[in-house]
Amino acid sequence: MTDTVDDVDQPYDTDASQQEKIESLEERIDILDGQNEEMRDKLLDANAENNKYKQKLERLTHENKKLKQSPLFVATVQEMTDDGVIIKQHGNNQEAVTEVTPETREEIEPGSRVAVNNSLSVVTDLSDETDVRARVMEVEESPGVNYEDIGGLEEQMNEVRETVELPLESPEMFTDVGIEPPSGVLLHGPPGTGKTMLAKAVANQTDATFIKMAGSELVHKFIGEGAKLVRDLFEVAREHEPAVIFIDEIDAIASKRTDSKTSGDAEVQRTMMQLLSEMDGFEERGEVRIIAATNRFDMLDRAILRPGRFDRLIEVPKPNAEGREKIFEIHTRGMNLADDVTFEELATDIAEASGADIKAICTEAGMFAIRDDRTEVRMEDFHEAWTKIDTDEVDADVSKTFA
Ligand SMILES: Nc1ncnc2c1ncn2[C@@H]1O[C@H](COP(=O)(O)OP(=O)(O)OP(=O)(O)O)[C@@H](O)[C@H]1O
Repeated sequence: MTDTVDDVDQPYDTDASQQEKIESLEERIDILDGQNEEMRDKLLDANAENNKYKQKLERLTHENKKLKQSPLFVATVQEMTDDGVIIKQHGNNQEAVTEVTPETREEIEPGSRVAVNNSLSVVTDLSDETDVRARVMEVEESPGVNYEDIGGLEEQMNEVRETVELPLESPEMFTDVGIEPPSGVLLHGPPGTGKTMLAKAVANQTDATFIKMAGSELVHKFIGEGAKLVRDLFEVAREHEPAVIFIDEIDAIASKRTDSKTSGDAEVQRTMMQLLSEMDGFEERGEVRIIAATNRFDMLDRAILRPGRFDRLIEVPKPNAEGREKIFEIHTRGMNLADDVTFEELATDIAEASGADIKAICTEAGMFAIRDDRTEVRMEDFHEAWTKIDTDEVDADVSKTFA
């Protein structure tokens, strides 16, 4: 409600003369002006202070963002004391006393998984994140791949069956003869040639759980956790016996030591050491078999190939003409083919294609038929598909070269 003249405390007596009233009012105005000036100064000071805090906030937010962006390490909270928090880093198992903000302190407790920065300050609580194991491991109870789905790899298939399937299905044969079954199998060869398929098929055949982990993810996505995840991998396998562990792109964790001493290399080394020690303890592992795959056999550290580790090396090359014919047959099983399609001719015409290429050619050939409003796939569709896929691959390679 607005004050009326009657409500306001007048600075003069009611019986004062007009002149006296004016003078008193002028005096009051002076005082109010002075007060106003004072308030304005205070407001300016407050604004300046406010700006200072705003800048500080911006700086801290920026710093916070930077801290979160730079690679973080994973640790587990051991104990919470008044002076700080005792954490144990994953990977190197080193303990440290570190600081946390009051907000983070509220969120964590002994046993929490936390992310720490370079100076080991706790940056965030990881407990709420989806279980890393689930994100890094692909576990399939019965992968839907059969030996009949694989073309042109009879020799490789026989070797895998002998080294992985036989010890899982008839372990007594090995005990009777008195030999240890081969511990690990390493499949090596160009991309898309069926290495993963072989591992899946053998797991399916033996009713084993298929557990896949990609070496590159261990190294690039789960920094600081590689060694622990390798331990977890073998633990999960033991929980799911019989199991086939498939480590794809093993070169990412088991490549030749480089001279550089960066922490990244040290981390990769730790992951590899953990893998070696898990493999060396293989006898007690029971019904768990290991299959690893690489496209870069030349890069592998020889330590991984010592007897008792991956002692069966199986090359999985690109298919020859006969293999390509078989793979075309497999991937066109459900397709409506025109009479002019002959696998033999396709296999000869489409040289250099891998199994994965052939699968892509078949799908693309089907697409050409659909675009042409046909339900039957003709020979020309396969040729056009190969030209398209081959060109796409070349383009991708070129853009990789220029990237
Ligand atoms: N020999 C093959 N017989 C039938 N299909 C094949 C064969 N090789 C590859 N394929 C097809 O290509 C796809 C990819 O193959 P797969 O993942 O087994 O290759 P990979 O050798 O493990 O490749 P990468 O090294 O890139 O991981 C398969 O799902 C399958 O459809």
